Amino acid sequence: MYPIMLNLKCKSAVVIGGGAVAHRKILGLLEAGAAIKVVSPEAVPAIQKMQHEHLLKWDEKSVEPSDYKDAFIIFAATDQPEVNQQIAENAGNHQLVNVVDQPALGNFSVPAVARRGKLVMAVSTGGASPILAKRIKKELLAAYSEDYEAYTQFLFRCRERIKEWEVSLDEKQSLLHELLEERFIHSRDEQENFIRTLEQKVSF
Ligand SMILES: C[C@@]1(CC(=O)O)c2cc3[nH]c(cc4nc(cc5[nH]c(cc(n2)[C@H]1CCC(=O)O)[C@@](C)(CC(=O)O)[C@@H]5CCC(=O)O)C(CC(=O)O)=C4CCC(=O)O)c(CCC(=O)O)c3CC(=O)O
Ligand SMILES: NC(=O)C1=CN([C@@H]2O[C@H](COP(=O)(O)OP(=O)(O)OC[C@H]3O[C@@H](n4cnc5c(N)ncnc54)[C@H](O)[C@@H]3O)[C@@H](O)[C@H]2O)C=CC1
Repeated sequence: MYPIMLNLKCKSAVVIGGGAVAHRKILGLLEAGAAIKVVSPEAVPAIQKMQHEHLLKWDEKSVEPSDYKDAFIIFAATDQPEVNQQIAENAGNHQLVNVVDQPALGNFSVPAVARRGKLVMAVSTGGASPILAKRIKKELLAAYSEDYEAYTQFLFRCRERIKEWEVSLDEKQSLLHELLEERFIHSRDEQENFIRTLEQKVSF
């Protein structure tokens, strides 16, 4: 398995099935900004609510191949193994397909994800134990506090500045390492002071 971070902004995502599992996959897709279509004769209230809020489009019907032929990414999340299998078989080779009950039929699986701003920690157990993945996700959230949201934003801003600064690579490297000092992680004051100093340096 090859882990990557996918940019799904405005990409067509088709979720087939409207149960709890489909709902969980949809939450991740919403966070990624995908254009979501759900195809299912029934859907849990949370999905119906998302449709009312125009967060997704719900086609209230049984699935047919034409529903997903143009999708960038497909989730076969019905409770019917044969239906999920058919979806995997009909999907094109170039399409990303997740099959929730028979993972080997698809070409990717979904990790448990712990997010702290730009820091994204994804945990997969290769199908050995999704519950273990969920537990490790919680441990990561405890180890990397909410402070990392502002901290990663700070790191991003600094790195953008440092990249465009016309100094030697060594100097850039040393600054990038300095940013990892403990004092920056939890203190907005330390972060802001550093940015001020950096801006003065860069503008000269
Ligand atoms: C292969 C994979 C394919 C995929 O879905 O992409 C897959 C497959 C299956 N899951 C099953 C069951 C459960 N899955 C969960 C939970 C999660 N499952 C997720 C991912 C994955 N699940 C992929 C591998 C990830 C990895 O290897 O680590 C998570 C991490 C991500 C997400 O779904 O968003 C999310 C936690 C997210 C979070 O909370 O953070 C729970 C627990 C719960 O619901 O609380 C249970 C019940 C307990 C149990 O059975 O272990 C079954 C049996 C179904 C049945 O019995 O009929 C199958 C089918 C099979 O294994 O063959
Ligand atoms: N990968 C994972 O993380 C997990 C996977 N599972 C598996 O996922 C499957 C789905 O679980 P739930 O969401 O809890 O089931 P559910 O029964 O709540 O939902 C199934 C949905 O599929 C829809 N559906 C049925 N036939 C359809 C068709 N022909 N076309 C379109 N939609 C159709 C139903 O209307 C319903 O909305 C289970 O069978 C289970 O094996 C279960 C837990 C976790």
